[in-house]
This record gives sequence, structure tokens and C-alpha cells, in this order.
Amino acid sequence: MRFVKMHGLGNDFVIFEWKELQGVKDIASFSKRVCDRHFGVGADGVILVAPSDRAPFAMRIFNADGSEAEMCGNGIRCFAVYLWKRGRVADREFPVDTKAGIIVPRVTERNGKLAVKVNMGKPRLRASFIPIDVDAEQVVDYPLQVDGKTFALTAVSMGNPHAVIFDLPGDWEKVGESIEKHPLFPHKTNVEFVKVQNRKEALVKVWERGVGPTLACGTGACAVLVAGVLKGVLDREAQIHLPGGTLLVSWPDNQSDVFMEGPAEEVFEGKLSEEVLKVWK
Ligand SMILES: N[C@@H](CCC[C@H](N)C(=O)O)C(=O)O
Repeated sequence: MRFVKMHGLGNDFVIFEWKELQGVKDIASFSKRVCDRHFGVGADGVILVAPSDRAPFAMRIFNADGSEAEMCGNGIRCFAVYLWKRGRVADREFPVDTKAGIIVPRVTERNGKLAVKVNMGKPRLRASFIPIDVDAEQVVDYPLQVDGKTFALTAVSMGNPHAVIFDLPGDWEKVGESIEKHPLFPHKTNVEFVKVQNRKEALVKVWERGVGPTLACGTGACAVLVAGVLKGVLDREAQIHLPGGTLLVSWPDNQSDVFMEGPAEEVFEGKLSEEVLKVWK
């Protein structure tokens, strides 16, 4: 079973072709083992290049704990570069079928390296779409009690749920884990902790649903920009600085789609050993 290891700003993925996984009965436990950094290849997620009846390809993304996510911003940049480098798409811009709808990446170049600008679609702000069990049209600065402290939370869905907090507590990993599993979020949530540097730049740490702390999160960076605009603390285009590097995100107006641009890099190709595969077949 062949795979390709890729990353977007250190948020790393193992990419498989759909047909390679036909014998795998339990994709959740397969993904968990593949992502294990000691007993597997090691990654934040597994991405499948799958068939679609409404786009040339569908992207499926499984987190390191085996759960399936609706979308992945860094993942879709890797997905686009993977297909483009292999001549599997004719144009630099093409639609990709995801569980969050059709998303459109465009392969570009920055400083002689491949990069991808992605039309990430519209942010969903209604509480019921995120979903978050709060009786409100939009959830901006909702006071959430966690471990005896109160955090002002803004909820945004970029196809997947995000809880954005404009604060960076020392124990952000512990707080992130508690919010991910908070009963207010029926599908759990990703959590972003933000320090605004100025109206065009923010420093962000991410606790990802189904993974834990990661070096970057593309959908998270988009959610941060949208939340920052709603709160009036960020401009409509800003650099979102994550531990693994910087993404450029824009949201031209409240009715428009969100755009995200950043790099994606292939690291190595490999083959899973028969010994490991036996467990799932
Ligand atoms: N790292 C991703 C998001 C991956 C899915 C996420 N953990 C979830 O469960 O929603 C990104 O770059 O967007």
C-alpha cells in the first residue's frame, strides 16, 4: 500500500489513493495506527484521494484519533499539490468535493516554490450550523466557563467547527482540550487561541479536534480572521502566524467567500509493510 507524506506549515498528512484502501474494513483504526508517531508513519491526519460524481476528485480527511473531519485547509493545499505534480488535473484551479461542499484550490508559486490559494467558501456563523448549543443567531464573545475560568468565545464554522478565543492562557493546551470536549459542542470543536499583534497580523496557537496541538490549521486561520473581523480587531486581510509558519487570509465582505494562501510540500513516498496491513484486512 503506497502513500505520500506531505505537510502544510508542519500540519502533516499521509496521503493514500482510495483504491489502495479497498481491503481496509475499519478506516478509523487504520488512520489512528498510520498517524501514530511511534508505531505508524506519523502524522496529524490521513487524507484519501477519492472518486466523486460532482468533481474530478473528493478529499476525505481522518484525524489522528480516527474521527473523520468535514474539511482541512492545510490538507486541501497538500491535496492540490499532490494532484498537480502528478499531472492528474489539467488546470491549476479545480473543484474538490469535500464533506463541507465543493472547495476550489488554485496552485500558484511563491519564491520558486509551489503554493496554493484556496477559495474556502463562506463562513457559517449561525449557532445551529457550527454546531454549538447556544440560543443565538451568532456566537460572538460568549462567556464559556472552563476549569473555573471564563473565556470569551466566538464560534465559526469553515465546514468544520471552530471556537476562537482572543486570549492565550499559559495552560492553553489544557483549556483547549476541555473546550474541544465541552458539552456545548455536540460534534466537539477545534480551538484557536489568538494574540492580535496589529490589525493585519495575529499570533495563533491551535488545539485541533481529534489531534491535539498542531503546528498549523488552515480552517482555523480562516475562522480566526472571520472572528477578528466580527469583533472589529482585524482587517479583512491579515497574516495569521502559526507555530509552523504564516497563512495569508482574506474575507472581502460579509457575504463573500474566505480565501487562504500558503505552501504545501511533499516530504517522502513510502509503502506500508504487509505485517502492519494484516491487522486491517
Ligand atoms: N488541520 C486542519 C483541520 C483538520 C480537521 C480538524 N482536526 C477537525 O476535526 O475539524 C486544517 O488545516 O484545517
